[in-house]
Amino acid sequence: MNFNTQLIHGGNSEDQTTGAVSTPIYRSSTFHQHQLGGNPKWEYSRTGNPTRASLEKLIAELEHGVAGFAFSSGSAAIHAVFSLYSQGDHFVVGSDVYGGTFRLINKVLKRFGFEFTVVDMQDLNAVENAIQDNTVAIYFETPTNPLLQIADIEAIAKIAKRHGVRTIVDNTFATPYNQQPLTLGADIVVHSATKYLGGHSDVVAGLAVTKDQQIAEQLAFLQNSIGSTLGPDDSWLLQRGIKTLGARMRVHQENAATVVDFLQQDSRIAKIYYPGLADFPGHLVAAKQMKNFGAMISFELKAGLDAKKFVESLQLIDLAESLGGIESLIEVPAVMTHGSIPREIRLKNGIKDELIRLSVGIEDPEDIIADLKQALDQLN
Ligand SMILES: Cc1ncc(COP(=O)(O)O)c(C=O)c1O
Ligand SMILES: N[C@@H](CCSC[C@H](N)C(=O)O)C(=O)O
Repeated sequence: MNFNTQLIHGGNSEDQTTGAVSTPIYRSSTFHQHQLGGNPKWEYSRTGNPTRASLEKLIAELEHGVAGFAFSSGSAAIHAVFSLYSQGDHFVVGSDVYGGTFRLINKVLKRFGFEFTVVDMQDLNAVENAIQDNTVAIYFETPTNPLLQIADIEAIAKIAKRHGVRTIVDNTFATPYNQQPLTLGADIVVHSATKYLGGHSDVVAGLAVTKDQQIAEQLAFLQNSIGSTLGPDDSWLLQRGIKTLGARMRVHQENAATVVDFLQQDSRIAKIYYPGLADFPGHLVAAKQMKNFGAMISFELKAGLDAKKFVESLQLIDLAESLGGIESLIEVPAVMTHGSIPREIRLKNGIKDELIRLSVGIEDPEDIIADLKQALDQLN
């Protein structure tokens, strides 16, 4: 089955009992057991739920893993994956990650004795040099939030294998439409499914997929033990969103390229971060490992222009945290999504106070551009 067909027909797309073509929502918290002490397929909805299972099967298929796991948020999925490890374990992590992931690492996991070395994932020598005797995994996003940096998944996974450590990739920005890290050598993929997978800014969810049977068994145990599972209604909503991922991504990405053209020609824009630009540092790696360049753009205004006034002047594009929904969303990472990272670390990692991040939606591109232009015009 090809990818777009799989989006629609993957998972348990037809209910075996009724033939319903849309997976039914099984709201039951528990399931009747026909005998005491048997091994029932369904026993309790935290442990397993048929609606969630359909979604989990689908994401495993899309990412080419052996099993998928659905959580109540992307952060919960990331937390469950880190829970595979123990006190004293060391991780190499990308320097540019979502602010909440930085917070989870620094304010939560470190308290449990996890150790981290932060590295620019674009520098393969730095990645290899950061590996220690107690390193268990390399964790990174590509493209990153918010700088759109690109890490070479295949090259990093090779380094990891050489040292006997695992590769964990946050595939939120790319989505499996653009890249499938497990096929490039990664061991585990995580998603904030709140973003492109859900696609309509109406569900908070997380997913994890692995291609390793042993990790899958451990994740199933952790998912049930920690209990941050996705409910059946949200599982259904997410699976419904995923069905149109391909159609949405095509428009998102076409619009993003059009918006970048506009920004490039506007004298009030100082710098654009977008992997589709030929002179963007990660462009060649992105072209190698991604089908297209995604629809996230970050940019800086020329010195002296007021980023706050600009984002507050927009009328169509929502000033809001999150990304990947059908509507265009804009934000200032230093104040919003990455506000939990101390300023000196943000600046060291390249996130300037005035950096603006735009998630290009699927509206008519002329309307997105007209809104950007009218807001820019107010700065002169
Ligand atoms: C790249 C990335 N990973 C993980 C997360 C966490 O996801 P969630 O908000 O669904 O917990 C986010 C955003 O929140 C994100 O942008
Ligand atoms: N205020 C939230 C931040 C949500 S950011 C959502 C998303 N990852 C994005 O990058 O837009 C928090 O503090 O967790």
